[in-house]
Amino acid sequence: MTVWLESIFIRSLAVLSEPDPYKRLRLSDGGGAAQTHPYKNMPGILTTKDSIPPFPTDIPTIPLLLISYDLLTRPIGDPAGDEEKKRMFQACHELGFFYLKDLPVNSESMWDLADEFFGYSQEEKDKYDMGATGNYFGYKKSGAFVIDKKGTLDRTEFLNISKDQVLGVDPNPAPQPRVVTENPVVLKSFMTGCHNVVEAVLRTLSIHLGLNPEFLGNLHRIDRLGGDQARFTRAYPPPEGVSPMDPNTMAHTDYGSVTVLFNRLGGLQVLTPGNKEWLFVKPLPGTAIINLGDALVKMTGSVLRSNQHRVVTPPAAQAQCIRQSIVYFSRPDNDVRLAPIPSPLVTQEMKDASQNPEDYPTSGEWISNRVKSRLQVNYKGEESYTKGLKVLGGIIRYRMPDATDPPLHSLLLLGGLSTRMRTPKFLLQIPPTHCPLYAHNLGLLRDLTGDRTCMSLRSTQSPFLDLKYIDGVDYVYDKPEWRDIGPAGGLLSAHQKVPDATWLVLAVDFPLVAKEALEQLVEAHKNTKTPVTCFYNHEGFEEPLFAIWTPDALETLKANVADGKTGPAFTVRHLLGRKKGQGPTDIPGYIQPNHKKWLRNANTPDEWNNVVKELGREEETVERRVNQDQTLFLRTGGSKHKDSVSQKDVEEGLERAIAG
Ligand SMILES: O=C(O)CCC(=O)C(=O)O
Ligand SMILES: [Fe+2]
Repeated sequence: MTVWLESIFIRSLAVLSEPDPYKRLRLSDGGGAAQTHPYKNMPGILTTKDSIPPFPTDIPTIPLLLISYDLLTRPIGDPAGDEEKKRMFQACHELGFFYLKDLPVNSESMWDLADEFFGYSQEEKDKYDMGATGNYFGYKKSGAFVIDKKGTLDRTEFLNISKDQVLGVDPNPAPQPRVVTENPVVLKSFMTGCHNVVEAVLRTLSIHLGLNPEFLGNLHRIDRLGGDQARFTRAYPPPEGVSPMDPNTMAHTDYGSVTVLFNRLGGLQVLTPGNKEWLFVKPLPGTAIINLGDALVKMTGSVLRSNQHRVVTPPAAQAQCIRQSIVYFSRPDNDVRLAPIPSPLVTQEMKDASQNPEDYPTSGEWISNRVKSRLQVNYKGEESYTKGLKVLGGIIRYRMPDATDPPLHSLLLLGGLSTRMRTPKFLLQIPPTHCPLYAHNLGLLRDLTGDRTCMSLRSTQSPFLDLKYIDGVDYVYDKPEWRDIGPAGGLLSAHQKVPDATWLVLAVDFPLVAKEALEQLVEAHKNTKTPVTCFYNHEGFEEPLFAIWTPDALETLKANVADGKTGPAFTVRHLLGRKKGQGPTDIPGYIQPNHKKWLRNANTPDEWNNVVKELGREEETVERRVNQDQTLFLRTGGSKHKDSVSQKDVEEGLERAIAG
């Protein structure tokens, strides 16, 4: 072993065997690192505004939008201001992170307060420990949080200072460290400045969510009890054996609404939504980094995004520095329930969610639970950690409705011969209106797609249709080349008729389908942008005949049909990349219906009777229906008494019926 290797080896051993992490850090300091900070025995370099080593120019960073507070706060109608608001909303929808300049906040003195606080003895700081009950104000020492399911400890200490404490809103103030009691002016100025930023952001969001401009701001009142807080954070360079890319803080989304973050050193990383790469956020002097938290995600059904981020050792020359940050976290007032807000953009899924406010946690409960789940003292192994850690943001994401989306067409498939039902399904009468099933489903489609509504049928079916139901509805017969391939023939014939159209396809035999089902599908399609968007049933099977098919998807279907793969389900799986044996959950394009009944099929008289019962009209059975109206029954000479009829019987029956 060379002398060089040996000395490193011996030093590492000494480092690793030292139980105190702070001493370990000092040992690992190698004796060479500058100790320019005023506090004794502290590893790493304490920087000031003017002594920050440069952020490297050769590493990839995330190109956040730079938004101007001045422009943002111009009155509605000011062209530059309106444009800035639009850019900010887009950033909040797509990433949930942006830079903000022209700030109305003085953060300079806060860095000095942070230096002062972290310079206190450990014993002094521990007096203000935030405890384990879900309280989120006070001091958290390094290692009090668990950052992954294995139980790894975090490496950041912080002090959270309550807005309500500083501004005198809290009727029961808690004891505070000297740095807080002695600096009310600095803290008040910082907090009110940051709250102004939060209000400007919330106002812009409210406007773009189609709400009263003050809607969200009214849920975040500076004079109401809430979880708003200023935070000083500090992390030391990593001890030996810890890689600079091992996070100091866990990958997380913020809990609250709007976070105003001041960084001088690098280290903050954001997980990019598309390619899931961690990219550094480069600190820009004179700006704050603004990011959204989960409360806004919950209240908007993910129209707004809270993106995952984490903190690692600052890059390159900054790695030896003590990393501090100054933050202001805003949350909805404690008594606000995190229920969907009445914005037209809030997704249908959220609108279908419970209307009872009691079903949603209050902001206060939500934050408290999230904090508890992160504490090391509450860590009970991998499984419970993962369960307790319901990270909401950054997972679900919806695309905004796009004004340039071409209008949707819809196609009702009247279906083939319903041999097992003994009467054509499309003619079954649906209580309570007793209109035939095709008319009922056509009505739902027409409400959605107007004169872009079409039926796929056979010529033998048309005489049974009642003009009053189909007036103005287009129709398409299967092209000869696709006549015998089942429903794919209907889809391809419609595609050939209007090649540019995206079709919402619905088979006639979903008797319990509702308007909300179509809306859920449309909304999902707008957001996933997959070539086909398809419900799956409770057994996990796709329903390709209750789906949205784009022209591209129909071209693929055409090619597959030419290849002998005539089942539309095959093409759906092919297009959405569903492998054999794989469940549909989490595959974009596969949609679980909000109500199971929407996908109920009826293939036999018994199944139909059950549907009828479900609709509350027990007497409206198939037998009665059949006996009542012989023109709708397949007059097959005695087949009434059989359990089933052959395909030939049905064809003949239909022909006889048409003939008179
Ligand atoms: O220190 C930073 O740059 C970010 C800290 C952070 O993400 C947080 O405290 O939530
Ligand atoms: Fe954060």
